[in-house]
Amino acid sequence: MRFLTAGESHGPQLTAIIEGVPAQLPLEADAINAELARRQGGYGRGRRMQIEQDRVQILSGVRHGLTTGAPITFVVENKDWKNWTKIMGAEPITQEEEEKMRRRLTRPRPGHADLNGAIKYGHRDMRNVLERSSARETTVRVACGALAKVILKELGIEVAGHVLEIGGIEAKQISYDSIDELKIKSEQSQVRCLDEEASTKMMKAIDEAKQDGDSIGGVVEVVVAGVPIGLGSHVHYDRKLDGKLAGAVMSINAFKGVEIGIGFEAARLPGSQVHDEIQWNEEDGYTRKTNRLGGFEGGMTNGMPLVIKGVMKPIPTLYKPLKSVDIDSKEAFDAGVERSDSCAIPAASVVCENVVAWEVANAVLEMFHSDQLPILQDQVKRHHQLTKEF
Ligand SMILES: Cc1cc2nc3c(=O)[nH]c(=O)nc-3n(C[C@H](O)[C@H](O)[C@H](O)COP(=O)(O)O)c2cc1C
Ligand SMILES: C=C(O[C@@H]1CC(C(=O)O)=C[C@@H](OP(=O)(O)O)[C@H]1O)C(=O)O
Repeated sequence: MRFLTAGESHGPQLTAIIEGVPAQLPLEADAINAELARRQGGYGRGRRMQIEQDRVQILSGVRHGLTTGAPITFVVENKDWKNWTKIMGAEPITQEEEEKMRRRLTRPRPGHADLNGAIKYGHRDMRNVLERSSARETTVRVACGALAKVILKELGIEVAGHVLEIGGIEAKQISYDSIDELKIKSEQSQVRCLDEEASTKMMKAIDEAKQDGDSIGGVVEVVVAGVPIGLGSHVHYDRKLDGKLAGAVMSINAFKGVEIGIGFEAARLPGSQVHDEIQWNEEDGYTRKTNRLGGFEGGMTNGMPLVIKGVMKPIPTLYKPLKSVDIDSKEAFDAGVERSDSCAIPAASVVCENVVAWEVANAVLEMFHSDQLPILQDQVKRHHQLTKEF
């Protein structure tokens, strides 16, 4: 599968066109909307989320609730668009209005795409950069991930995520027996954290940062269960699934680090405490006694749950701005301030889940039949059986 997204943060809509989705897949807008609603939530989101109520329109590739195999089009309207038609250039604007709205952005925010994008594309108004670099784009990326989750669910593969850390406060009491429990428990916390005590502290830290005009970062974790053995491949660098996943997670706005399994901790431990011992029984086939390597060996899945962590830096727009330079006068100024989230880690955990789901679904469709769901389901089932007996 592949997809393209288009659309500005304050334009009329966001669009995704997805190609290569198997036919005969039951697909309803509700499944996509549920993920979109999750992405909008979480403690620390800004006022924009009170304006938007993201809903997908499925405009092609589905008839009578089933995919046809043709490209699928998703559209999500920006409710905020009606407030931005003049600034976005869709309606004439008077000189007076232009000055009042401070239409041209000339003071780049450190940590955002403003200055690099303006230099690269020759924009004297950095709004032309901001509009597309905004994480509003993750709305349709999540919609694509939600579609991937629908495919995975049909194959018995489940994806869930949660928050491990915000502003230096780490979740300590993390316990769940199944992926369903992980899903339920993370939804119970406003910061999607399984440790109740840490959740409270995290919310306090978000409030404090907001009061100080500052922002804080964090760590999210995504788990994928029910994965067939052998997704990805060891035979060529660009077929290694852990590599693809790392790239995909790193491409999420503001993500600065990725770990698979114990990740960086592996540098500090001896091999005997890093590698997972192999075992076999009739019911489960080959499994590992531990899962420190997060379900990957040789760029391929080993059948254990995939465990992927992502680090998100603090949001760059600061209400107490850092110093910057005005690109007109070249004088030192405070960076521009835009309406902003104060912390988007909980929302980013949902984005991360969906980005991971997309990569895993794609790896499944590369390995097995991808034209129609019933054959795909048969093949995956047979593969599970064969690997058990191998
Ligand atoms: C869900 C989500 C919401 C975000 N909200 C904001 C925001 O309100 N303000 C902001 O400055 N950055 C926000 N960001 C981060 C910026 O989009 C990001 O830092 C920017 O695109 C620059 O890219 P980079 O940080 O990856 O270099 C958000 C990121 C995510 C994932
Ligand atoms: C709109 C979304 O996130 C936005 C991401 C974002 C940024 O700079 O990345 C800036 C803010 O948008 P606005 O400038 O309209 O207040 C966020 O709310 C969204 O996630 O749907």
